[in-house]
Amino acid sequence: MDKLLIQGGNRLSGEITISGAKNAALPILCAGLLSSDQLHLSNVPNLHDVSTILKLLRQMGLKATQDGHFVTLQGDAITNLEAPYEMVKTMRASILVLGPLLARFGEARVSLPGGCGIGSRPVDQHIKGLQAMGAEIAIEAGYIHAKAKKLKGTRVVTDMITVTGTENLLMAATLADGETVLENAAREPEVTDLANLLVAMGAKIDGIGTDRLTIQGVDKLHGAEHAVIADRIETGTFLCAVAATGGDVMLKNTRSHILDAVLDKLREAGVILTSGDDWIRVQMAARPKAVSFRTTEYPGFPTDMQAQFMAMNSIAEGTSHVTETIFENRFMHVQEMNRLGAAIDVQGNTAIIKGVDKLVGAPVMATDLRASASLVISGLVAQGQTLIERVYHLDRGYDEMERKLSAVGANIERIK
Ligand SMILES: CC(=O)N[C@H]1[C@@H](OP(=O)(O)OP(=O)(O)OC[C@H]2O[C@@H](n3ccc(=O)[nH]c3=O)[C@H](O)[C@@H]2O)O[C@H](CO)[C@@H](O)[C@@H]1O
Ligand SMILES: C=C(OP(=O)(O)O)C(=O)O
Repeated sequence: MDKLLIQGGNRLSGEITISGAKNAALPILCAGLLSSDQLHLSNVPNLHDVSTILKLLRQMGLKATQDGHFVTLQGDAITNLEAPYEMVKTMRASILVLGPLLARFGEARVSLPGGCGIGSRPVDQHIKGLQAMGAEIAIEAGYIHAKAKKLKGTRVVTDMITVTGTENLLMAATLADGETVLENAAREPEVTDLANLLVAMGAKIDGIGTDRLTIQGVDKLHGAEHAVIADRIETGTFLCAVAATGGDVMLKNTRSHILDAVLDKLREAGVILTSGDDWIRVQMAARPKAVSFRTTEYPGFPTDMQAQFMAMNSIAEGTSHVTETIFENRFMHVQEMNRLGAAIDVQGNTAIIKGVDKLVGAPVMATDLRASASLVISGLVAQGQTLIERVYHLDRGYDEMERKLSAVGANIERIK
């Protein structure tokens, strides 16, 4: 298993190009199941999760070719309507095949994803919405068996805001009979990116970017071209790295307006940010000031940035309070950061972080994707060597992170 070895203490300076968003690419690739025509996708990030979803889609009969960050899909020979446990267990986003398969082929058999490190993460709202659209759903032997001759448009109000739930129901509704209204829809930019692709494929969607999506079903969707949006979480991760280490870095191929809550908190921490249409420059000369926040749905502060901010807060001036409201177990990085000398105490769903003068490198274990990113940031700041184990978590969602960090002066290497 690969490890990352970091010699901390370097300031970061130079340029980093941000990749396409994992959480936009995954549903967009699944949308390839909705049409027999070709989809031409660009800015698709090179990630393990992308390889996993492509493997799953190919197994279903979707033709997929990948050339760097370009992917072409064609769904004119889909024969297998099953997503097996072996694949779903490594990547929960596999649940995103459920809506498209059911809507286009009237049937799907998808393994229940089960819990994961950060929480129990049920998919009851995906199921509730599809049932409301007329699907017959049975759960047997760990699989969701779904059938519907033709899904019917209806009004769906989800109990809570769910990102992949909204995406699954949105894709299903594009081919349903009549009008579907999704209330309490997620407004994350990745949902908007998927909706824009679906419109390019001929879907009729109103309210894109709002919490009320209205979809008029059409008989079929056609081919389209689409560039995946920039990864706001990758962007935020590098911004936090510079905030913690100090330096001056230009992030290219990204946008500031999908990161408002994160940028506001960084400014509060003392970071200097400037931005243009497709770049953000981050400058940091002083020790960061501690910043408190609660994670919430978009446009609030994203749970996927909580761990990285905690790394910055661990060496900041002052004490901060970080409350996690989305997932019940997303503080697994705390124990590892404390091994590096951080002073973090967890009380319920709030972490209290007393900023310390320095961290000291040690062997640590990555437990999930963003926890891994927070340990990389901690390692970049710590004195001496930090060895991070289980970096396969990081590879799920970051495109060449160590190459990008090395290019701006970090001392980081992968040990095979
Ligand atoms: C591939 C992808 O896009 N992943 C993102 C997506 O995950 P994902 O779509 O899985 O997260 P959700 O928005 O669905 O989850 C939000 C909350 O709702 C709960 N819930 C959700 C669905 C459901 O049927 N029942 C239920 O109880 C979850 O357990 C969680 O507590 O949004 C999360 C929240 O922004 C991000 O952290 C993930 O990076
Ligand atoms: C939690 C995340 O992803 P996933 O939903 O794919 O587990 C994430 O991107 O931080």
